[in-house]
Amino acid sequence: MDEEFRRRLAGLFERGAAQDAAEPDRLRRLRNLEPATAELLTLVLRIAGAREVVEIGTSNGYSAMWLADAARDTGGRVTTVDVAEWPGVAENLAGLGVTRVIEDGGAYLARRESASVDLLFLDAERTRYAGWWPHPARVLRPGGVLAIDNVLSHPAEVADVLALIAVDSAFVAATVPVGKGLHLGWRR
Ligand SMILES: C[S@@+](CC[C@H](N)C(=O)[O-])C[C@H]1O[C@@H](n2cnc3c(N)ncnc32)[C@H](O)[C@@H]1O
Repeated sequence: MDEEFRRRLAGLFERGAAQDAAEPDRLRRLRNLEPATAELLTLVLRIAGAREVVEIGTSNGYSAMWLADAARDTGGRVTTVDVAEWPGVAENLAGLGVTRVIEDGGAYLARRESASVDLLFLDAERTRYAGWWPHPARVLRPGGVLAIDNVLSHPAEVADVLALIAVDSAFVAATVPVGKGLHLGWRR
């Protein structure tokens, strides 16, 4: 990552955190990914050689910027899905080759072709993920990666989806205690 892009990300994260601290309504907060989690997630993307990358939960595009930068190293492309168009997202993602989709994440995954995704990052409404099953598993190609954030900060909200992953013999998975807790699953 070049230094100018790193500085841009740092500034965006700082402004987002300040904005969120002043916003009482959780659903109106940007809730950007912790930088340490973004570092790990994008390293996993690179190690996996992920080319087809899908994110559910765009917000203002902060984490998609990280993903897009990493996907340049793998010759990949990023699609990010959100139910809403957030202020600043178009500007933040301009020129990065990211495809934005305004749709419910579950509906998007349900219509996505099987085994067509190399890395799927879930960072939306956590209580919804289990209801999206089996599509998060179905859309991943063998060798693909499922990543879910906030599993240590909100364990009750992700308990159902983590239980589904735990009993699914198609996955080898573990939680990494970085940021708010990143659950990583490798799809057989
Ligand atoms: C935690 S924020 C995403 C933060 C973003 N990944 C980042 O790090 O910059 C959660 C986002 O999920 C979106 N969202 C909520 N429910 C959703 C759903 N059913 N499908 C897709 N996106 C959803 C919200 O609009 C919000 O932008």
